[in-house]
Amino acid sequence: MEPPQKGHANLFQVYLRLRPPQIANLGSERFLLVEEPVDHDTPTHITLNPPNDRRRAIEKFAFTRVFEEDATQLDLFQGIRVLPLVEGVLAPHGGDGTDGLLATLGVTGSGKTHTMLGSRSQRGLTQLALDVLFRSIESNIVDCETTPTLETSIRSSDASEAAICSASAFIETMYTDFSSSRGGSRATTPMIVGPPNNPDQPATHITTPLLPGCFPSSPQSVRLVSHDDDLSRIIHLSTPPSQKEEIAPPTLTQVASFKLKPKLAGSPSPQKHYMSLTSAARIKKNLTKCPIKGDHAPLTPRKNLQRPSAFPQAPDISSVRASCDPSADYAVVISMYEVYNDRIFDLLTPPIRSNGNKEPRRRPLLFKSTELSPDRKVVAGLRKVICGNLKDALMVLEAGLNERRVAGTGSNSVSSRSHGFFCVEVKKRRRGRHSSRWGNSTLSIVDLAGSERARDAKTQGATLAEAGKINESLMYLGQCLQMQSDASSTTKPNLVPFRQCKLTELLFANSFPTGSLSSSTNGRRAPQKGVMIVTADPIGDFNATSQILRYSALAREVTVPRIPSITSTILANRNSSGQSQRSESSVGSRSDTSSPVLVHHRPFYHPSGTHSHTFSPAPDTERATMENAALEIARMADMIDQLNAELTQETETRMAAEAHVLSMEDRMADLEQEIREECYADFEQRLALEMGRWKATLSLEQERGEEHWDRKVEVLARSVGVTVTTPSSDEDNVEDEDKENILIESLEQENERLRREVAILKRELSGRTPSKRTPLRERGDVPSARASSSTTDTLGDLGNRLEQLRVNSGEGKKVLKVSSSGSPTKKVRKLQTRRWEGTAADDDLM
Ligand SMILES: Nc1ncnc2c1ncn2[C@@H]1O[C@H](COP(=O)(O)OP(=O)(O)OP(=O)(O)O)[C@@H](O)[C@H]1O
Repeated sequence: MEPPQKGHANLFQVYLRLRPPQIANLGSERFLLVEEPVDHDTPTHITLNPPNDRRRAIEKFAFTRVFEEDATQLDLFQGIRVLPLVEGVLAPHGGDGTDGLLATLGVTGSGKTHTMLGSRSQRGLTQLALDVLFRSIESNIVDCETTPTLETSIRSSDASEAAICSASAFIETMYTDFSSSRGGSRATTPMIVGPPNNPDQPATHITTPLLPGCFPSSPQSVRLVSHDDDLSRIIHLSTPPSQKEEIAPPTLTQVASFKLKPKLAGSPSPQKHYMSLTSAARIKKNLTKCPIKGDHAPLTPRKNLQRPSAFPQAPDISSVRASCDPSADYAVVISMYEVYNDRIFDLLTPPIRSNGNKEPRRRPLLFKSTELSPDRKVVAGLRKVICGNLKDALMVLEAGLNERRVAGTGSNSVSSRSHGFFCVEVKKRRRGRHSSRWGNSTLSIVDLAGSERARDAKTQGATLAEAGKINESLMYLGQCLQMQSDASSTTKPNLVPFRQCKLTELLFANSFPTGSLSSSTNGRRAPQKGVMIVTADPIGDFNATSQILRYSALAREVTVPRIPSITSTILANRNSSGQSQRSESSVGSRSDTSSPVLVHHRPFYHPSGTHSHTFSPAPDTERATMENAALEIARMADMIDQLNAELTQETETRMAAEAHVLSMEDRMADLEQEIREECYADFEQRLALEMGRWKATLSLEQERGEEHWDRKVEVLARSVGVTVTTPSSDEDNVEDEDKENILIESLEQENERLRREVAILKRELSGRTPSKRTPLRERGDVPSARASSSTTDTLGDLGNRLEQLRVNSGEGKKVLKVSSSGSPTKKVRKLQTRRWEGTAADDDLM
């Protein structure tokens, strides 16, 4: 197998890092061996020997470089050439930079997060890359403090519809200050280790173990961040855990027992994992205690975090600097997001509470083309923070990690449940040209979630569904990586099936040159430089490790060992005529001594699914028969291997699909709940609006009605000649009443007289024959029809008046009084009714 070519056509340089043995696996057989470099001074090949099964193929893999267990973070930083990646984004020779992508891939617990983010005592590649970046541009960097217009100018040139803010504003909202006085918005210098500013905050000093069971001779400061409401604090540790209880003040007992107890099962090292310090880790840990199907870890609302007083400083790279463009101004903008269940979530935007829902939620973001970036997809709507120095960038990183989803599983006590993206955008423009647009190139650092087997990880419910999604996305990533072994495919994005899921889209979208003119650069963008670090445990899970290595390695070779017993069986069948004894002995001896059969190189999965081996016609000689038989066996063994691998993959795909269904069901339930809440809120709002409108209309109508009745009463009162007056005094009242009584009496007498006359006339009329009957209107003693009608009117009026006066004399006053303020409807109606009754009676008389 040829050693991998450095440079050139592959989309990713692929490095392999082996992790030191975990205590739990110390007795296990080592299946991964690093081959001695022949021409190269650094190892590039490894061999996988299947444990406990001598019949399985031995596989050999080639990588750009292999880092053995003793490799330090600094070795990694130098060996995988982070410096050229940083220089790529800085574009020291002018023009636009080249995007860089640094990602880790591996089985759960193999050391991905450790490599990228480090531990409490050692910085990871992320911190080292940031350190070298900021140091390299320190004389050319502009930040919001020195250039107030920076925020606006960056916002106007940003193509991703991002919410851009300064680091000071972001840190101010995310962190509480140590000092209760909250003197300023700036954090204390993180690289300086010291006691907390606030003397009220207790601190203890305990040494950080560097390796299991080892403690450095000189005290080394590390930080522990607890987000318990009452215990939020940062502790400086400077004694071994064995002594910590004697030194820790009683108030810290809770903190110490939570943070410092070395955990052997599932947590191989007493070193606390970087991610274990986050609140999300704690939530997930709680979740794994009672994982029920469909359970979701509630996201905590963003609380103010405690400002860390110190960050690890080792390894020291203060002498390392990348070249930058001296004629350019630089600005650094940081964003962080995670891909969880195939959806993108911002890690720098606090979760929001939806209407009526107590659980805070994040809104998934879109990976799409925008107006300012029509030919390139970007994650739209992220929060981006402009950082002027390393300290600010580390604080932003810390805040984002606090939101990252992690959980304790059977394979890793602090397992990443999402693919984390940390993006450092380096903006560049010509020095002093404040009006020119910012050029943009990005260094993305990706900590992928690890593949895991549900059986080993002992996951259930939501954590199992997450694992299914993780495995599914890693399977797609594997397919894409396999395609890169074919050098011709690298410039043809269509041949790399990277659009199958969000993860591969995000990782590969910039791997190919853009086809059209870029709106921001007026030129073709160079494809990104990709570096993939594959992490593996040489005594961990063989099947999971070999699967990852198969699709990530740059080259592969399979050697199938000879198996005498099977060969002899075939030969025995073939030479059934008594030659079997001779054949068997010769085969046995040859098989044992001959070299293994080389089966094939990459790609492992042949597109057609088969491997063609041409055999020459079987010669008569035993030797030729044996060779053919051995080849046949090798082919069949290879096929079995391949089928086994396919079966494993299919099984995992099925599990992933099942998990996907579960997570979709959960999502549907969530969506339904959200929609219900929205509908409910909407309905409530509309109801309130309608009620308001209805009440307004009702009161208007009431007012109108009252006015209307008031007017009617007024007209009525005027028509009967009653003046609505308010009696001025009791004397006046008495006087008025006397007058009214006299008037009533005279009117009653008049009325009586008229009735009598009418009765007489009626009698006269009824005594006459109809023919002799003279019409009343012709009679001299009877008033004319007109007079009659006027009499009727007069009678009606009189009755009416009488009634009105009666009313006036008694409760009438009250009615009229009421009429000025309220509605005397009933009374007035009564008056009218009486009047009509009276008229009707009169009509009857007629
Ligand atoms: N090279 C190493 N040196 C020392 N400790 C290591 C190394 N690699 C990993 N570890 C330790 O092993 C444990 C698991 O590592 P880590 O969390 O980085 O795994 P991971 O691959 O990120 O897992 P997951 O995919 O589940 O998130 C941690 O406690 C870490 O400190």
